[in-house]
Amino acid sequence: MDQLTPSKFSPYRVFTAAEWAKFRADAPMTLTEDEVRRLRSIGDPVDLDEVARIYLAVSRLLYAHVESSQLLFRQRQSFLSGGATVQKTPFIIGIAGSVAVGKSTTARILKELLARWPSSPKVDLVTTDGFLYPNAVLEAEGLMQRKGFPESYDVGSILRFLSDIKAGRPRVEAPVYSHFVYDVVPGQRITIDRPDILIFEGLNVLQVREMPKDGKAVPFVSDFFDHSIYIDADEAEIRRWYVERFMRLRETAFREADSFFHRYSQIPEDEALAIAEALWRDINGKNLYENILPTRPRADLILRKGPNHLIEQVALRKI
Ligand SMILES: Nc1ncnc2c1ncn2[C@@H]1O[C@H](COP(=O)(O)OP(=O)(O)O)[C@@H](O)[C@H]1O
Ligand SMILES: CC(C)(COP(=O)(O)O)[C@@H](O)C(=O)NCCC(=O)O
Repeated sequence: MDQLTPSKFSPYRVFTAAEWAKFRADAPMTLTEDEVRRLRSIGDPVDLDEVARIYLAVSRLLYAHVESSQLLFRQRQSFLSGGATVQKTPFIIGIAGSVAVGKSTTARILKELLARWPSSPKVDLVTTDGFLYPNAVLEAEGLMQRKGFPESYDVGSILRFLSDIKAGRPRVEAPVYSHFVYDVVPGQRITIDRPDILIFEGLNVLQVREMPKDGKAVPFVSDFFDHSIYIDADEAEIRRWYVERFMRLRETAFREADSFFHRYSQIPEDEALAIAEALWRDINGKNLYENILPTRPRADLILRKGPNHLIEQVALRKI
């Protein structure tokens, strides 16, 4: 996984974290250290300094994009004046990246920062794991070792969900996944009711498929995005974060008898370590190389982390 190398002919401008930090300009800090601690996932050291260095500038950039899309919306409304009223639609931000790279933490921090803009927009967050097929279906199809791969998701449901959101429909429902039971939770739904901004986060959000041969028009998930972010790091680091998280979960969540991975808290440490490494090698690392990393060049913004989980480089697509 290459470093992001600045080049005259690259579609991106690449910044060091210190250069990027300056784009915060006068954006005020609206989070407290305690809030950041509550927003971060297990093992992620992100703190207020990192929010100040990286995320305030990202939030400011997104603000500019949301404002210009609202302006375009008003211009289109006046262009169409006399016609039907145009429904205002949510601004959708896609967040992609490997398992264990820290997408959830980034998504939760951005959600809070965006919601604290002076206009107090309504910001919602949905993760794609809810759209995985339930384990019963994956088992029947022989896909339990393919969780997170493109064929393990109900992409039709994702497209219907995003299409309803973009159409401005009220009370759109999305299914919910539990890492604890390692399955979609039957009957549980999250309701998304006309937000100003929706953050849609998951491994697969920038993936494309083969064009259908029958001429039917089927969009890609990312066709619904107004902006997209890819969280990047060296595979060796992400593997380490995955394995460390697994070993830490053994001491916490896996201890609970109802946890899907409970058995891994009952075996010797070296056996558990070998299982975590195999899960990475056979599922998540493979998926990263085959299906996730190839989508990186489709992102508008790439946040690249260094070994300590902190962002070292930022690449912004040239307009
Ligand atoms: N087996 C697990 N048990 C409990 N929580 C988990 C487990 N695996 C992942 N998580 C949590 O689920 C969230 C999503 O994890 P993941 O899909 O690896 O993406 P990322 O690390 O990029 O956010 C994280 O907050 C992580 O801490
Ligand atoms: C649930 C996931 C596929 C991530 O889904 P996402 O929210 O990115 O759509 C992943 O966390 C996972 O469980 N992978 C399967 C292999 C493993 O147990 O790590």
